[in-house]
Amino acid sequence: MAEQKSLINRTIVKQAVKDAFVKLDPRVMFYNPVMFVVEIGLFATVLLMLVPGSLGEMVDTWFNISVAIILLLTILFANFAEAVAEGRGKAQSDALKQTKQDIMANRIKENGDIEQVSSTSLQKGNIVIVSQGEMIPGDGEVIEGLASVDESAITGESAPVIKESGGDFSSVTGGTRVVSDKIKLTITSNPGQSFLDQMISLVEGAQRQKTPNEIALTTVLTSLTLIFLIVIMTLPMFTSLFDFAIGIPILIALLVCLIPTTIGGLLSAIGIAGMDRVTRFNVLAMSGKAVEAAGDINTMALDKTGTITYGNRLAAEFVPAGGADQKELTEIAIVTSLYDETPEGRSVLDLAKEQGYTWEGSQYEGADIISFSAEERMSGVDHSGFRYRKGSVDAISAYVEKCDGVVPNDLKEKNENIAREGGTPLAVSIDNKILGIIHLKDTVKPGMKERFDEMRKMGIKTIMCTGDNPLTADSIAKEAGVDDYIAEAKPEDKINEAKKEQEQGKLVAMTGDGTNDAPALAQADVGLAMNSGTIAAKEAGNMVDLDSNPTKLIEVISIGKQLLITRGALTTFSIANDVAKYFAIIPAMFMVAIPEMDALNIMRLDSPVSAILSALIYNAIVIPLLIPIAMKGVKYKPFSANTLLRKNLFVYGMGGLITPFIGIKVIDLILQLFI
Ligand SMILES: Nc1ncnc2c1ncn2[C@@H]1O[C@H](COP(=O)(O)OP(=O)(O)OP(=O)(O)O)[C@@H](O)[C@H]1O
Ligand SMILES: [K+]
Ligand SMILES: [Mg+2]
Repeated sequence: MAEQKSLINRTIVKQAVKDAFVKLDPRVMFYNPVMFVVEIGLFATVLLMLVPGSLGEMVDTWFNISVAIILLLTILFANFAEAVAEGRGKAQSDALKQTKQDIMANRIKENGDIEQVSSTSLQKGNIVIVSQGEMIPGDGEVIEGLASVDESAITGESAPVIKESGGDFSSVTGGTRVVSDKIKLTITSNPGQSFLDQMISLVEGAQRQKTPNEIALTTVLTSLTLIFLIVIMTLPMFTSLFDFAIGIPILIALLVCLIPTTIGGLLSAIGIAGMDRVTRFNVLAMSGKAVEAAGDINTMALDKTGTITYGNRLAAEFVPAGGADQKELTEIAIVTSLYDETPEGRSVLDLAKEQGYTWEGSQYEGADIISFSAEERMSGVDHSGFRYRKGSVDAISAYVEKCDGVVPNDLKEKNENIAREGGTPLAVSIDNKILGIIHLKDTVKPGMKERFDEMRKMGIKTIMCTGDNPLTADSIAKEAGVDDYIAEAKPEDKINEAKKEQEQGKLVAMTGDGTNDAPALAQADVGLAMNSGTIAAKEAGNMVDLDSNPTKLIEVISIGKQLLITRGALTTFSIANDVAKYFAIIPAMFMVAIPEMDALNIMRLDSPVSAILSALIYNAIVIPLLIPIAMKGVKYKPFSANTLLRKNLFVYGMGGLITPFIGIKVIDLILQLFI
């Protein structure tokens, strides 16, 4: 699905033409009030065509038929726009459905035996084993082992990614393939509710609901339509004062010209196309509302490890402190990591092994395991009365002091040296004695600075929220170029940061990958979870980036802004158009009855009939002409919102005022050749 298909292709157009007719069903049209009024107008003119005189006085049959045809086309054009936008999603979903074939799964029974079952019968909580070359039968969380997984079926990225238990890289997606090694996983979704199922219904638009902005705009458009309806209905009373009558088809044509059909016809296409653009960037947005919110984001909070950095914080060095020697420190560090399932913990063992250390794991069997938690920032074991710990220097210092120990004098300096380089220092202790520090290194992903500069230009403040210490945070913040940071952040600090900004009336985006990011991802207006991250993070957010690239939010924000601008621009254009049409046709219409009106007939249209038909035809064809803009969106460049608004008001407002005069005049000239 990463492959970029052309905007509109022949299959989509063919299907859309069919759908345009299917959508004529009044039960469907009802949800688009502006176009529904046009459809009622169509029914009335058809009735007049079949039973002339049924709605009062007789009218010119040819004029009546022309109006009916143009009205039908107007509705079909609008339906076509929506169908084209939907069609692009359907094409994607077909590709996804192919991925979602029935796979055989190796399920582990309670007695430990392995049974072969169909992937469709897997339930939440089942445990399966997937080996090299096999497809992963469902969404799950790795509970044992490490494997490289080819996720190209959903991400389009061909390089395999490492999935392992513990840590923030533990979630796998059904339909992807294990390319090396073997993993055991717990299934995390019931049949029909998998990530792939969700993706399919998303791109198909099955879940599409109108966003709050769309509902608000629809209400405005409906009110406008009502106002014009009243104006048009009172028109006959007014004209009777001048002793001339206007036929029903003329009134209908007038009404359709004046109500905001352009934006009414394109509104839903704009929304669908916006969602579709997001999907094309490999981001799954669970709601259109989230995409719209992205367009107005003021603040972006980011997790550090795994988001700004690659997220493999690996042990690089053991640095003794307080008179301890290297060997002593390393041996205790090993014990603290024997049962630590996080990538950090495993990297400690790897480094020790590299340095020639060997150990007998069985020696510590039955130890009490203290698993790492973001809350405590510590991990380790209790064994034979000894308490082995490693963790953030802060947490370990506090822990040791609580046990009446003292923090060595040289710890601070060594800690600062590592932190200033952007490394993460982990203090190692046994009981109340600190032996030194493990230096964990991570790398900032390339290109961050430029991307954050871009955000600044968009007027967005970036805040890094990390569980790491302030010095490390400061160093990474400088390297990555974020505006601000909060360090030693616990999960509740991350969520509070989001709340704090929201209380100031700001819209907040958050990106993260860890379980500790989940609360903040849920709180934020836009929560972009990394696909590489944990299930909890993915469920909490309202968007998932399949490529696990946090700066993707820039694209999402651009698309969101583009969506809002496109809708604004076409609304401006549509309403300006209607105003202009008013001045084009009213004088022409009254010309016959009130010769003085001739002075106002600046367009010198041929006749009242041709004036009205020209306006109506213009009104219809402007819809398909604007489909490309609705689909592609108005170009967005990082300007301030005010500059953009002014520019757009000018371009689309003035454009909307001027084009009808030209368009209607041209059509009028052409019509003269025929009538
Ligand atoms: N396996 C571990 N054992 C002990 N302490 C750890 C371990 N992993 C991390 N820590 C310590 O806990 C702190 C918080 O880690 P955590 O992964 O929760 O950070 P975070 O809040 O996700 O922030 P970020 O991901 O931005 O660094 C780390 O800075 C480190 O000092
Ligand atoms: K109109
Ligand atoms: Mg994290």
